[in-house]
Amino acid sequence: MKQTLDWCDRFYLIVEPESRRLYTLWPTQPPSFRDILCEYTARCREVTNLVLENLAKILSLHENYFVNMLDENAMTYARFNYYPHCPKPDQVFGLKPHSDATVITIVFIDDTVSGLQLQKEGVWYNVPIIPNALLVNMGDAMEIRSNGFFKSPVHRVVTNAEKERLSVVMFYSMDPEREIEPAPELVDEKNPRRYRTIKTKDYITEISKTFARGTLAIDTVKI
Ligand SMILES: O=C(O)CCC(=O)C(=O)O
Ligand SMILES: [Fe+2]
Repeated sequence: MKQTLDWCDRFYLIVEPESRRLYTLWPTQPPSFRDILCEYTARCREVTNLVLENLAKILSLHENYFVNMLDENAMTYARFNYYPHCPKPDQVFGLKPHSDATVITIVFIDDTVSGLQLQKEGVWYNVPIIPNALLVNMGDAMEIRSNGFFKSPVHRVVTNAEKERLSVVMFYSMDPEREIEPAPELVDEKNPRRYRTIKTKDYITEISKTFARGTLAIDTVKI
């Protein structure tokens, strides 16, 4: 299949569960990298749990309803995105339009160079630069679990002719063997089920296929 690659170098590490960390693959420079990433992982986990607890409350679900999607086999990936400056910014994306397969994603965006855009009702909006702010995005697993109440936003990164850009993204993903489906509590006659059941690992395969094709994985599970 013909596909246009993105103007981006990416590097990711599994950070949770802790037993899955392969420290031998972690960069040794700068020497503080390992401790900082471990601490960042622990802090982001607090943010994630807080956000998930409050999202459950909005839907009158038990506080741990969404937190429980991330059990002891759930995978958290830390992804480091590097977008070099690009001589032909009108011809290539830093990252093609997509939504994340995750339950939730926490993005630490570059505090000097913009590039991330979100799509709402067909219009693209720049995500503003707010130094030290974290961007919390819902992922497709949350859209499915909430039966469409929460939407996983389509987003992309545009390239920049002059400046390079960096981001660090924490992807909170379910146990690959677990199935995702709408919460039965959110399905009734007025709100029919909007997504079919799918195993997390099959959904992730779907994401890779649709990303290359330029379509959206979530559309393949809509009823
Ligand atoms: O670089 C960014 O700001 C966002 C990256 C992103 O959307 C992703 O890695 O899935
Ligand atoms: Fe993304």
